[in-house]
Amino acid sequence: MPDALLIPASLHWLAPGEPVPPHIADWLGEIGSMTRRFEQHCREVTVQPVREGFVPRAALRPEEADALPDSPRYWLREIVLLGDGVPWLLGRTLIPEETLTGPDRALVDLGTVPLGRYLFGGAALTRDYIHFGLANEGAGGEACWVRRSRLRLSGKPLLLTELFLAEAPVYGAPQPTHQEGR
Ligand SMILES: C=C(O[C@@H]1C=C(C(=O)O)C=C[C@H]1O)C(=O)O
Repeated sequence: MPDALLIPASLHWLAPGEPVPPHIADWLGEIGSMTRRFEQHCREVTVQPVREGFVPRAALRPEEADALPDSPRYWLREIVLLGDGVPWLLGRTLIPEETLTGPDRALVDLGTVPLGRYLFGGAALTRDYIHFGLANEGAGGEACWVRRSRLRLSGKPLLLTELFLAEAPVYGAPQPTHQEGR
């Protein structure tokens, strides 16, 4: 599994009040579907699963285990999301087995369907928090912004980490915050 397609374990999570550029905060603070937002910046968003399968609690990173209840096993989904074939985002989702009940069992069969299509397709989704972070700081390459959300489907938790790759529109020129000439 090429590590370049996996979100690194060593991430710097920002403390409350640490400065975030406004344009970045606008993107990372998105409470709607990131898939839908990306679709406004390309013709087609596609998802390539990199790894999917059940893992034990021991496979969770410490801060992931802190964010999720004990469970016999968790569904792990790691993906690359592309805009018009350009990698824009790495996604890592962990779903406790107890969340996979009723229709939500469909979460293990998503394959190339973007997770957001499922999550934002119903009315049962809530978001506990969004944390902002940085990956690969000072490693010679540009740092990438990361966000981690704990989401709930009918109150049942799942954890989603999204790393925004260098080509993502997140880093594009700031969008005008007002209509010029009005
Ligand atoms: C959660 C969403 O789905 C996107 C797609 C993902 C996937 O298919 O695993 C993961 C992260 C998201 O960027 C969303 O659209 O907000």
